[in-house]
Amino acid sequence: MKNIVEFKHVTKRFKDFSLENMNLQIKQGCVTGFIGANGAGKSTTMKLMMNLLQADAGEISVFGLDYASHEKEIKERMGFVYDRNVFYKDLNLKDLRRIVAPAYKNWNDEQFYDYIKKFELPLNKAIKTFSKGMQMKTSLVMALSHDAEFIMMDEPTAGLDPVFRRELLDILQNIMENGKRTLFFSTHITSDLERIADYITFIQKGKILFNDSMDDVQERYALVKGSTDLLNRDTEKNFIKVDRSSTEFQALTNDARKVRIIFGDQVEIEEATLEDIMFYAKGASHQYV
Ligand SMILES: Nc1ncnc2c1ncn2[C@@H]1O[C@H](COP(=O)(O)OP(=O)(O)OP(=O)(O)O)[C@@H](O)[C@H]1O
Repeated sequence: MKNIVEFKHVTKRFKDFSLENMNLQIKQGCVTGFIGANGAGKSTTMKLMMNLLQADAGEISVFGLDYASHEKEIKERMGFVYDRNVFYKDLNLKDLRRIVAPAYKNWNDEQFYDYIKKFELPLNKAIKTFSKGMQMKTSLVMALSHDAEFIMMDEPTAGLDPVFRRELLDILQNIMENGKRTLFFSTHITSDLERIADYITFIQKGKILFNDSMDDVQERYALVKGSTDLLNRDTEKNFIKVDRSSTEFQALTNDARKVRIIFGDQVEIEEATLEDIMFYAKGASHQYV
């Protein structure tokens, strides 16, 4: 599988925060969800990916090209979906099309009108009057109409009602169907990712903790419950973090297979959700990857 985006040893330093030596690959044709706590570095990573920020060190390539010599081509082939009106305030969709279309070689009017119809968006109404969901759809229409191969979204489902959220996830799944398109989006709503993501990238304090397929994550991570008698310095090494009461413990492991071998049926093993993983990883006593 080809990588659409590749970060090699990328470093970006701010006064109180840094991404250090980041290596990251985003797989072509897949939906990758980008998760991490507030301030973990998701937006910074995405801005680097769009060349809105420049790295202090390392290499970033998109479609195998670097920004220094291929910025126009990269931007032509990617779309960033905003959840708010970044377009001039009094414009309607017809005006927006008139302004944006000439900027793209691949602009496809038929596609534009098809999606407007499909998303039930009004052509003649000022975009500033659109609801958040409609603005999200507008942004998505613009990306799809220039046939963006790589679509990036910063928290696209935040603040949307559950019905529209599900509708948007269906739309995203549908636009993936031809296998050529790649989708990368950050979110705090991890259940959305359990629904549609093929890969998960998890960032914590500026470091990528994992960038694995959803199947892999679900296979490796598990919640383990048992009696505290089972814990000692050696057995605890199998856990990322352990919560204990006087008699029982609950812990997260990233090696469910090994835990099964070690503890057998002395413990209960349950599937860990992405939320469990984020919660336990936050309190981890050691760097575990
Ligand atoms: N231009 C900047 N100058 C200085 N510090 C910055 C700048 N941009 C971001 N930061 C800092 O970098 C850290 C990471 O911010 P970032 O916006 O990437 O996090 P995030 O994971 O997207 O968070 P959230 O989920 O809250 O949106 C924060 O501590 C933020 O204050």
